[in-house]
Amino acid sequence: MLRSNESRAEKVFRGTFVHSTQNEAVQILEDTVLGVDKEGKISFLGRADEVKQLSQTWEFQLSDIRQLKQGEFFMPGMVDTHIHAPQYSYAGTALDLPLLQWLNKYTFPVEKQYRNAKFAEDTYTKVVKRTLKNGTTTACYFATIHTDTSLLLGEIADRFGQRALVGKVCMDRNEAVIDYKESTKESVEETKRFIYELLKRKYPQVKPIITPRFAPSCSEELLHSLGQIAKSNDLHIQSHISENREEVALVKNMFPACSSYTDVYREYNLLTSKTVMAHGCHLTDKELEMFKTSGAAISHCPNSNISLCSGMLDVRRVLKHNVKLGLGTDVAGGYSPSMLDAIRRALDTSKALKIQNPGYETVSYKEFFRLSTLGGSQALSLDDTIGNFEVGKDFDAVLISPSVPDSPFDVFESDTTENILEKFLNLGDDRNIVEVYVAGNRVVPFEKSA
Ligand SMILES: Nc1nc2[nH]cnc2c(=O)[nH]1
Ligand SMILES: [Zn+2]
Repeated sequence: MLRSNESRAEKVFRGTFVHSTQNEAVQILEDTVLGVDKEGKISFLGRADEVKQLSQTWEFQLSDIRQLKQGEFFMPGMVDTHIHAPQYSYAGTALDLPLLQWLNKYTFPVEKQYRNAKFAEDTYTKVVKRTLKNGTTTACYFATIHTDTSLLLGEIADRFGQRALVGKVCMDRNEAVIDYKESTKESVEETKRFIYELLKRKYPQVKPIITPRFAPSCSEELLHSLGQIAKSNDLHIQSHISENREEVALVKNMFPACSSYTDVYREYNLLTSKTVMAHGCHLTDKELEMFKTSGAAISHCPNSNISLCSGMLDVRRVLKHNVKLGLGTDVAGGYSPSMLDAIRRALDTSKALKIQNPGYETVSYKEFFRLSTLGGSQALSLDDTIGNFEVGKDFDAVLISPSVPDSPFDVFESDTTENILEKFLNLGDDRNIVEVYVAGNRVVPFEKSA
């Protein structure tokens, strides 16, 4: 029987695929054939000894199959669940202060400048290209309070083919840098305009996310309005929570009627199954239970937690509470835009917790591989679309080659695929990331004109 064009595979790859499932942190599929349809979705995944049958079912020629080279493998694209696009201009500097002082001295004065479209275009182009080159197929971005350049960030992500949630930052309180804040009314109206304008552009992979900067930057009235906007439009929400102890004490002071930091967000309908909160280093068990009950997620940002001396998130404890969890770079509190760095710093943090408490059960590199891919997709409530190589999901993937001429690590004859994956995660970099795909489109290497 002839099948409709809909089922035809547009791209077919044969080789090794490495991904995570709910039951297996690392599943290695050797000599496997994967097809991608014209919508960019994975149409089939099969064993290579079934390839003839598959070629008939999915209407492709055996000569059209892209055969991966020895040692190469595909893994799912990485999901950066928390990154500040405007802060990329000073990533790698200004790490000598704790959070609240760091915000006042470095962050607000820089973010203020994003009213300027030229400045924004330059940084936003650089951060989108840098993260894509490093295998971030999905990024959950904070922009600034400026609506037009926040829209520009969405446009640039779309231009380069990155999947993104983009947030126009909301803040109507700022005592330190008084010209970097909005009035309550302006923040609410501009948020509505941002959502309307971004959705109107119908970018296939770029969507808005409601973004109160964090509780201390927002009045109760603003938090209330943002919760309502998110609810009536069924939108994603992002913010920061319990990053450092001074901030936790400040929130307790500013919101005395709420029983905890988490309770502030819950009170204003900002703790939902589409919420992702960055850090969470100092959350209590009771607060973690509120996350679990609401379906809200945590973005673990280990580089930032260490760089700003904020705290160490106990990932094992979060996982035991069954709270959704992803990894984030938190540029520029975190100095690296690479999710490989986030995996490494997360491993370091887990081991530091064991040094402090020898009975601690560390989190393995395989579990962090899962958190950087499938976990991130769950944290952003995008796991019906991305996160692994399940049939029906979009093909968001990175092709890893351990044997590029200038590879930062070496492979030996005795190395298994599992060894090569571990070496790549610990020692690899963007030189090993030879191709990047989002929704079936190859987005790295960049077009010559880009
Ligand atoms: N790391 C970090 N924490 C925050 N809390 C509020 N704003 C920020 C920010 O820009 N970076
Ligand atoms: Zn942040």
